Amino acid sequence: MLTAATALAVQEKLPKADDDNGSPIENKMKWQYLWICSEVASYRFFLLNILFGSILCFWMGRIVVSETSASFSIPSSNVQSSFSDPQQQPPQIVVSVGTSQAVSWNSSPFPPESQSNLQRQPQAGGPSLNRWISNVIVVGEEGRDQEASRLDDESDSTSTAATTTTADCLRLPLPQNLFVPETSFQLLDQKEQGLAASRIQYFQELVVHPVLMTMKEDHQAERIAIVLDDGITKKELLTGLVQQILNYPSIRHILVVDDSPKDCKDTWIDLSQLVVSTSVAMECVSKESLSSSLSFQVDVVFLLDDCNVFDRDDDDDDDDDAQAGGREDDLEESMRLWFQHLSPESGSLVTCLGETLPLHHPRASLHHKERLEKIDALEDADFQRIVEYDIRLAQSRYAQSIVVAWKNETSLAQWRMNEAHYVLRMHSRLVDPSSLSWFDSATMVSLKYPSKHSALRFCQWTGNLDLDDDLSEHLCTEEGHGYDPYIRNIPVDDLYVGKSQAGDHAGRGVFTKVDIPTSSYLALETTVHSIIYEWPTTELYNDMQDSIPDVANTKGNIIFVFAEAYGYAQEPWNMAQDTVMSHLLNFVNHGCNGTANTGDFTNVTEFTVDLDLGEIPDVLQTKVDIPYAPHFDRDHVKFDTMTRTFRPIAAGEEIYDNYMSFGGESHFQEMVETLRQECSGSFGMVEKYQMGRKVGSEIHTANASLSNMFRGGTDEL
Ligand SMILES: C[S@@+](CC[C@H](N)C(=O)[O-])C[C@H]1O[C@@H](n2cnc3c(N)ncnc32)[C@H](O)[C@@H]1O
Repeated sequence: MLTAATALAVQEKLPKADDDNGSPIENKMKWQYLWICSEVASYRFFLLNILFGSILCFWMGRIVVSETSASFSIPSSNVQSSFSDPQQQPPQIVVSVGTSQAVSWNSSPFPPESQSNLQRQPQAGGPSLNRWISNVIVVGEEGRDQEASRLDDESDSTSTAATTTTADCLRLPLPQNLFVPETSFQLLDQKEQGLAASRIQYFQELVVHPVLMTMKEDHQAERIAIVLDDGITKKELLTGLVQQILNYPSIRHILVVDDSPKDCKDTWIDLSQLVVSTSVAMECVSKESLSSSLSFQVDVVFLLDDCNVFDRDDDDDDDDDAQAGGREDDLEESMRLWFQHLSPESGSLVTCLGETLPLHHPRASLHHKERLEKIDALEDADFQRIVEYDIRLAQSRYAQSIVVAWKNETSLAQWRMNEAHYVLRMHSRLVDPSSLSWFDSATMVSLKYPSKHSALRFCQWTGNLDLDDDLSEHLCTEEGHGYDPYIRNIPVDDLYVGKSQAGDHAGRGVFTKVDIPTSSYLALETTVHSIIYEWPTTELYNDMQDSIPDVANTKGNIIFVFAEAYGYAQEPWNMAQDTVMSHLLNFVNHGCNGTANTGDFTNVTEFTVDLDLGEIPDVLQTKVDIPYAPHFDRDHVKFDTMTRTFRPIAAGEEIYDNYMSFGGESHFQEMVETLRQECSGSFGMVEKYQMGRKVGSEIHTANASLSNMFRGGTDEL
């Protein structure tokens, strides 16, 4: 089109065709001249376009990079950085590193928290999704070549495309498939190469995404550290890890930790082949230059120097076992070091635990001991929550265990959401979720709880130790293995609802038609259908009650009232969630003055418990406050939905529960104060609600002035 337009312009300057009055040869030459001119002109125009486009792109790129990197500190020596000249960070360059001077590292590769751009909110002028796509590109040579020809094609068809935006100039697709640099893989035949690449990609996806996708909403990962050992697959691993990590637009810094400055240089050259252009600071430091005195902070460290992605012979493991003793101190030191360099709110460490050997494997117990040593090291380093999951690499005999450890105790709740949450997270957080070949929300569901194998292994190990009662009783005794088939269940048909004998204002209560022995389950067949308001739902409605003044007058409020009046709070992952029974056990009242016969047995009552202590007694605690508790993690739903008697109950007697723990840890005091009132004869929440509805607005209003008994504000009941 452009050529035709230029030809027309030139044509206007030439004598018109009907002016042709020369010989046919002269006329033919005239037309040839015209087309040559037009070609030259269009070519010039085209070149000008390219020149103009390049200049514009260059300067726009400068702006983007200078905006996003304004707060980066200058990486110094011993650091291979993606910015070869730290003062001036040129945009859109093919990174060429490996030439930095060998001066000791005396400045932080990451800015201190205060001056960084790490508020984790998109900044004004910070990289947007489009800018991200345009500025963060990780492709291999193949990808680059393909892209170059695609760009060539585009510039042929639309000459102005290059001058519009940086995105247009530089948009490259995120890699759909793993690009494996030509290294050791060259030695493999084509089929093996394919298998190996796919296996590494599986590993990368299953290591990177679970932790990054479950970072807290307001603390998404910006700074990542990767530590690898010098195995044959290092380059492939690193390449793919970086690719997976760059799928998150929140990422600003990637720090690669290599064995030595020399390795760093080599690694960097490999990485630089892949990075065409980036607004992400990438740096490489040697292991030896890392120390706790350095002031840098990362959100996630992938400590993968102990991973065996390629199955080696068992013999190798025997060597490992022999060295196990010496490893302990190193392990602890390494965990402590990283703990210090992790950000307090979101900091997490991902590492490998080794193979998951069958429980009765000849080397199992030594192996388990080693694994638990690593977990102990994490606990000793003060990590608050630890989970473990197995990944199955094709052709490996056994699964590999991956461990995630969080600095903050509330982080685990993010790991335990429902599938819809995971899907949403993937779509809102990843630049291109479709680029993942293995990992998706359903995969995450399968990783949500630790494997039964890990719980059994843990108990097998702790069973041999002289542990305090809490651990062995709550985690590893028979109780912790699901509903016990040898415990009698009293079916719901043997129970009925009648007028409660707890007091004049206690409303309905539940009675038994039959004698019930101690330690029986009550109506298990109905309690398994409990309605669980998971923590995000509980958080949402608490927020609504805080932020919407009139929420109590909305119809939807009944959902909250239902949870508050009939539910009980649990905090298994340090976040409150409510459970409501879905059958007549809903109507079980509180046993005042220690008259409860089901639920939690306590020596203290609502009147004798010491509220000045300011904390919930251990026996009423609904969370297990130890960092690594695979057994409890697997069984919490059972604890949440089970009702058991702790006294014999005769036919015709009322069943009473112990409500003292129903407010959870956060509302323990409020709950006890409410019980004191109800056990002293005041109207309970349900009674007040019903009276309000029956007798009209006067009483409704009068009751509304009574104290707010439950959390979240239900004064109007
Ligand atoms: C889970 S419901 C129990 C069923 C309720 N009594 C009914 O009629 O629907 C909890 C409510 O029952 C009342 N309640 C429970 N135990 C009580 C007691 N010992 N004394 C007075 N009211 C009680 C309170 O109103 C409380 O909010």
